[in-house]
Amino acid sequence: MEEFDFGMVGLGVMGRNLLLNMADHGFSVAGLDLDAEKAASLEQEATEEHKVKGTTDAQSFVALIKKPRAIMLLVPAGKPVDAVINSLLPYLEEGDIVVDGGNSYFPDTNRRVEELEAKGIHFFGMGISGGEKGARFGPSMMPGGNQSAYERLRPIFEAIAAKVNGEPCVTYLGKGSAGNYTKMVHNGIEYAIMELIAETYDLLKRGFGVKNETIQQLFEDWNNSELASFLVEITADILKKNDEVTGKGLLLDYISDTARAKGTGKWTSQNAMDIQAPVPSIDAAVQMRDISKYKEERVAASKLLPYDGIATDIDEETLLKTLKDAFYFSMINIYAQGMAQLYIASKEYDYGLQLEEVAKIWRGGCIIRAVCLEDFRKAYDANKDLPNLLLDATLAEKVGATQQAARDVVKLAVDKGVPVSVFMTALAYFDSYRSETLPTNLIQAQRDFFGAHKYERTDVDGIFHTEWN
Ligand SMILES: NC(=O)C1=CN([C@@H]2O[C@H](COP(=O)(O)OP(=O)(O)OC[C@H]3O[C@@H](n4cnc5c(N)ncnc54)[C@H](OP(=O)(O)O)[C@@H]3O)[C@@H](O)[C@H]2O)C=CC1
Ligand SMILES: O=C(CO)[C@H](O)[C@H](O)COP(=O)(O)O
Repeated sequence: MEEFDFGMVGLGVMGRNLLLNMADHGFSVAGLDLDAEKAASLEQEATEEHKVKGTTDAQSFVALIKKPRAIMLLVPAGKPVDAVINSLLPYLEEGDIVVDGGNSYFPDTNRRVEELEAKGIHFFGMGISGGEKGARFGPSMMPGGNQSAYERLRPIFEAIAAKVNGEPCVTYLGKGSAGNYTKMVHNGIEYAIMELIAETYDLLKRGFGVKNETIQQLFEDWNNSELASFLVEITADILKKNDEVTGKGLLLDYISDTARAKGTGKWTSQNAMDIQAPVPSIDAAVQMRDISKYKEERVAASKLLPYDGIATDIDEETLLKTLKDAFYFSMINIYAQGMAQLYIASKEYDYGLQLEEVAKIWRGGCIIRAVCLEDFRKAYDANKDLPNLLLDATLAEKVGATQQAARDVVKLAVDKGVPVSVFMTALAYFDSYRSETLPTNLIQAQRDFFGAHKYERTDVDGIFHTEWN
């Protein structure tokens, strides 16, 4: 019987494309999906050089894979992952490797590692980023967990990964659920940068009446500057796409303003709170998607609570230049929050993450790829134990030089009544982080006043309580 190098369960957007990417690189691949049409269309999409087979039956699928087997799951996170594992288990053997390539919640990965290792099956989570095109032509991949299992599959993953300066955008990241955790934070950063771009667009369009064409050109120009990044690039493309249904204007102007989410941004925020890693801009981006869902209430409130904004005397050229600097400032602050969360999580969960490696594999293939990732890589190369990017002298200088623009943009948005939660939180994060003193002495005093929670003094060691009245 013909045997295949690699098996994929879930032939949707990611699974199908990743499998074809492997086939492009000479690996023979078999795919399993419950949907017979998807299994058949995989074979139809393959070229003559590809060695590809699609099936809908778990037992015959497992039998198709060379031993010890390598099987990846790219099915929706949560119950489907457990369902697939349970459907494969009766046919798997000791030494087989199962990789979860989806956006699984990291505690689920820890549980699955334990359950499967007890049966002699190696299981590891590997976050994958790049969307449909990335999966097909070169994603960024974030594996963690069982390192020897990863090493066995390394040649396949390195072959299919995006390359930057010839280096593959995949590397072993760390123990346990390190891979899924890193992908989760990647998505948290993704949420915040997307919201930052949306706020830029909103401030220009709604606040200042700037035309779609000018905004399109702005993002195109930014993509040829230090702001160059995948999300800026696709925004410039989105602002060029005409509506084919009406034949009038941009498609964007017809799209509903209620955003959906699958959960990774929320998990990033929730876990950041658990481990006391402040990520206010990611929190704000999650909250803005949530606020967007209350469409009917927003429409009612827009009538009850009008605000026309006040006139500002800024000319368009200065506005665009100020926004560019403010965007740079905010973007660096967003990455700083996400990377600091990884730094803290690595200690909390004993992942052993090397942040230089994370920055390195995010330079290409993934949704948050951006030229600034190379600056981050250099920062972590210079200091392997850097707790926050804002403490890197080179980045601090660049962020310091653009802070005034961020302050100006926030003031302009306030004057216009346009919400810019991510610009605001990025600035507040910066101002809090660079504050030698914060008013938390008052919080301590209040806690002791009402709850006898005690406090520390700045001049004498020890824990104190005061009878305040
Ligand atoms: N789309 C993207 O840009 C990215 C997605 N991801 C993550 O990758 C994972 C997969 O996403 P995506 O490819 O977009 O999802 P899709 O919904 O496009 O594909 C999932 C596939 O899994 C199949 N499936 C579900 N349950 C089973 C099962 N028990 N046995 C076999 N097949 C099954 C589905 O079949 P059916 O439709 O018939 O139910 C479907 O074909 C998710 O965790 C997602 O969050 C990660 C990075 C980017
Ligand atoms: O992982 C991804 C990109 O990196 C997926 O596209 C994910 O679905 C994005 O999250 P959401 O659906 O919540 O916007």
